[in-house]
Amino acid sequence: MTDARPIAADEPGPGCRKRDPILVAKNVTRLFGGVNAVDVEYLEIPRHQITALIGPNGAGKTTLFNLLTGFDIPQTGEWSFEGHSLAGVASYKVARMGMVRTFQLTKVMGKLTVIENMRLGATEQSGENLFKALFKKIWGPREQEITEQAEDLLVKFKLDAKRDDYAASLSGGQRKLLEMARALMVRPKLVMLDEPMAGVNPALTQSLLEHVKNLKAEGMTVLFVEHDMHMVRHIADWVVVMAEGRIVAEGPPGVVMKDPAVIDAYLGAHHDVDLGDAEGVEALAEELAQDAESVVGTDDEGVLRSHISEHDSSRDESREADQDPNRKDQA
Ligand SMILES: Nc1ncnc2c1ncn2[C@@H]1O[C@H](COP(=O)(O)OP(=O)(O)OP(=O)(O)O)[C@@H](O)[C@H]1O
Repeated sequence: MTDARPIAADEPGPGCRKRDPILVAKNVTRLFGGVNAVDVEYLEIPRHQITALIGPNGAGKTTLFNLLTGFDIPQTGEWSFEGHSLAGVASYKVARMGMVRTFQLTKVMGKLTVIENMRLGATEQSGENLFKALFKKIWGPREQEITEQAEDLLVKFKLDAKRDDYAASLSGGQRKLLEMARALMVRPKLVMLDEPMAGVNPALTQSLLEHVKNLKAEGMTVLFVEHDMHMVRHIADWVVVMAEGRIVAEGPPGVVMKDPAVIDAYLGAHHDVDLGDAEGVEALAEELAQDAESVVGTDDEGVLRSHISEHDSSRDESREADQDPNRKDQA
């Protein structure tokens, strides 16, 4: 499904109107103590497109995901999906309406098998009961249909060979795939992925990218949070940038990632660096390390280090996760 028409209905920029929005948020705020974690004046997510939500650590991306999907409650604001208001709607009902999400740390159930996790996806998100979900005799006629749908998805995500393995035995990357596959059990219209690449072994990176692109090819809308700028540049049609709770930039990836205000939000200083170019960012780090006035290489280096090391550390983490399949925080 290729649509070459512009995504924005007016000039691209923070809060700009889209030609065909699927999700609209207005004045959504969330305070933690004195910290304004989210302060989004206006945001529209374009239908049938892949939108990346980026921003430095602590910008409010995950909190915004939590608010929009009913996992947290804002102090103010209204937001709607397909024209239906979602304020006060429970997370499982949001999923039933066709808006699903995955988590930074996967929430697959380690002590259930892969197929049980999938079947649970159909019920958990539709508000049915866990007991019924696991005991098919009681569950009745829909069981067969759900199992077939789950098995089709497992084949698509190349997890069919793991069908009867405990989810705890999967690698970090496979758990990400399982979580994504499980989210699709409700046949969603909007899929929200929180850091799909974090903790994923490089061997699975390409496969994950393809799966995200396939979601769009199958008619779904994707909104994902990601620190991996290569992924953003590679697959996003539209990029929204958050910093300190606000939307500070929006536009096509090629434009946004060269925007000095965006680079400033990440690096804390104006530099002529393209955030989609890891070599450029690394070269900048080296240049700054030689500079006596620079904080790079000290405890105060802040966002630059987090941006550069994000990718490396997530890879290290994934290697660990892949070597230690029973790691608790992934289960
Ligand atoms: N439950 C909470 N209690 C208190 N403060 C919170 C809570 N959740 C988030 N925050 C704060 O809200 C701000 C936004 O956090 P959030 O996790 O949404 O950022 P993020 O952009 O997703 O960051 P990252 O990229 O590191 O995941 C941060 O200052 C964070 O410390």
